[in-house]
Amino acid sequence: MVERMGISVAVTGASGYAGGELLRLLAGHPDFEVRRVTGASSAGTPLVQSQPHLVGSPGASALTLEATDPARLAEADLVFLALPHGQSAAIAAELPDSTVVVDLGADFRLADPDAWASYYGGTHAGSWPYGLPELPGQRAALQGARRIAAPGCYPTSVALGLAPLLAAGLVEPDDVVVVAASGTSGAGRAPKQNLLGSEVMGAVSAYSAGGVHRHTPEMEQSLSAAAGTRVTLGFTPLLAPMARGILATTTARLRPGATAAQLRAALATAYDSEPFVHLLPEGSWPSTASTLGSNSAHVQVAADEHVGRAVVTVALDNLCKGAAGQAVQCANLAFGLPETTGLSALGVAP
Ligand SMILES: NC(=O)C1=CN([C@@H]2O[C@H](COP(=O)(O)OP(=O)(O)OC[C@H]3O[C@@H](n4cnc5c(N)ncnc54)[C@H](OP(=O)(O)O)[C@@H]3O)[C@@H](O)[C@H]2O)C=CC1
Ligand SMILES: CC(=O)N[C@@H](CCC(=O)OP(=O)(O)O)C(=O)O
Repeated sequence: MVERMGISVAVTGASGYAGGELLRLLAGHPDFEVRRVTGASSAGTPLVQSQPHLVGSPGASALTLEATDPARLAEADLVFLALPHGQSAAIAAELPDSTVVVDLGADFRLADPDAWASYYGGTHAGSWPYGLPELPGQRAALQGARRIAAPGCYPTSVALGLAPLLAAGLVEPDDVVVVAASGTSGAGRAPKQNLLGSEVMGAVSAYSAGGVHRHTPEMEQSLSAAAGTRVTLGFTPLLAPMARGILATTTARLRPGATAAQLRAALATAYDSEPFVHLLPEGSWPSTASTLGSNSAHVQVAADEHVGRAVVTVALDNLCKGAAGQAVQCANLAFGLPETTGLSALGVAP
């Protein structure tokens, strides 16, 4: 019989979208036991009132949302922070060094205080190991880590597509353009006028265009590390009429002599032994539908010889590989568990 570790877990932001997906994944995890769930306005209510998709889990059905009190969170071996930006740092500061803390928010993603000040404002809390194990050298930084900053959903999709091409020196680091569409759950659960059904249904809309989206410096940070030189990019996000999913298309100017076969080989080398990142067969292009509910990212690449650009497209589920799934993957690494524990690489279709 396999001995299970019985690691006690607290989930903050448990009434939100990322928290709800975390709890769905944790309900099937053999080593992580959710003992505490917290919210803000929802404190005092049954968890399944906010997360009715979890009613089939006896563990989840027994839980009541509590106020987010660091002293009580400190009783857990593992704490997931799924809070709005800027709320994690003060709570993390009160948790013991021995507790594994995985922050799904942005508070600890950026190393550069100036980038933080420009895009988020307020005090820069610092930076933690960046929770994207598939980036070059990053898995080792996460094994045994006690503090992990889980990446944003758009930056995950862009880094997975372009990092291997930059690392292989196949594209120029100063001519990168990203256009990525997200489902509405990416904006969280709090009501907003631009997220009303009547605004979203039947429309794809651009927003935060012109270099102002807060994920721009996060993308540049991870891509610069992969390239070994400064990468700059333009990013246009789109809101798409679907609940979940991201489809990111990144184009970059090809270095002289770079070929389609080399682009494909760079991605194949990076991902052939990865459980969650899949280079699709030639001629098959990613679709958000195929990644729904899975911790997988699907990747395809082409060389557009007409304009001399690499074109790489990535699909993933923003709540899973883009948030909660990635957070669980990183927590597995932190505890020395098999990285895939509790996670599925298979989507739901159609
Ligand atoms: N949605 C996504 O696709 C992704 C989200 N993330 C990150 O995950 C985090 C959560 O996002 P998401 O789930 O979408 O957001 P939601 O708006 O859906 O949920 C926010 C959660 O935080 C709680 N909360 C709000 N304010 C406070 C506070 N001051 N103290 C304690 N709890 C508070 C809310 O509680 P209550 O409902 O009780 O008020 C709710 O549980 C964010 O940092 C986001 O950037 C990361 C990647 C992708
Ligand atoms: C559709 C939509 O609004 N998406 C969000 C980002 C998604 C996300 O969760 O990123 P963080 O983890 O950095 O918050 C946005 O553009 O602000």
